[in-house]
Amino acid sequence: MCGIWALFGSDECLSVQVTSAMRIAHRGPDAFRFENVDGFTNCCFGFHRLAVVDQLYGMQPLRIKKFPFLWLVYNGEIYNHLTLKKQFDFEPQTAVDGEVLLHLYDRFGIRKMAALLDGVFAFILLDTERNKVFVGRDTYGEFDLKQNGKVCSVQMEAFHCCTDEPEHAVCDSLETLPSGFDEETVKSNIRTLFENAVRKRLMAQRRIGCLLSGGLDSSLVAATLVKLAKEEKLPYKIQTFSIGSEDRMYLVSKYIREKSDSVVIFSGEGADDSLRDTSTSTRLRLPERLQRRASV
Ligand SMILES: NC(=O)C[C@H](N)C(=O)O
Repeated sequence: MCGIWALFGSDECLSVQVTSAMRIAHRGPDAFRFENVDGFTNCCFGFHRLAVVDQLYGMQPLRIKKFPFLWLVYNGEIYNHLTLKKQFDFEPQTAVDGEVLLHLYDRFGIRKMAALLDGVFAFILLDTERNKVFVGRDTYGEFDLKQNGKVCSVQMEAFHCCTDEPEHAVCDSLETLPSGFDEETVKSNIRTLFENAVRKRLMAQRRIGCLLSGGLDSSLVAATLVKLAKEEKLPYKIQTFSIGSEDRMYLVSKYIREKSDSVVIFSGEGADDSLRDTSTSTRLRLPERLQRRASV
């Protein structure tokens, strides 16, 4: 989780505006930066970082030599960044996951860029060559963006909606269902999607832990996580966290922050909603939704 903030063309003094960016400081404990966009009046980015990938060179606004006209702030993880870099032969200048957005945008434009991303994310991308600002988020809006009409004049685009299959979905190869209901194929497809959903989240370079309520969702996530962590030879044991009390999430996150070194926390949160929402999802689409909801 990071805090991202941007200001485009406000008349209010920058030092006043920047104080509003400090309200999201809790989202990024590792570092923060404010940067003016040179040559543009009152155009500024603010960023609070929780470093998950490439701690050294992943600071934002992300800018690279090859595209000096692009400025990017984003929150989240792009699970398929390595696959995309390889697939399109990009030459990355950092190891941070979000750099792939800059290469994809330059090569394919904003719509295809967004459609190719597999992850949970929200981003603000400024193109000073074309004088354009793009604000976007992942298909399911895992990481939302808020706009304050006073300071932000850009429109948020829905790049693709839940009923469109994003282009990266082809990466998970599943058995096709024969006509009629084949329970074994359905079960094995769910297992594949579920395991892949957990596996791709292991890209975090910080210590991973897991919330464990003892219910079905979090137990499944924890069991799969422990199994895959062994397979991937993560150099530490997975810590799990449970608590019974009111306002549970707050207490758990405070405890984790103060008493443990786990930084990236898995949970089964959202699985119920995904499974119950059968009105908008077909039976085949369900595992894919479940997959995304096994969230970091
Ligand atoms: N943490 C984030 O939201 C951004 C990026 N994935 C990083 O590791 O810095």
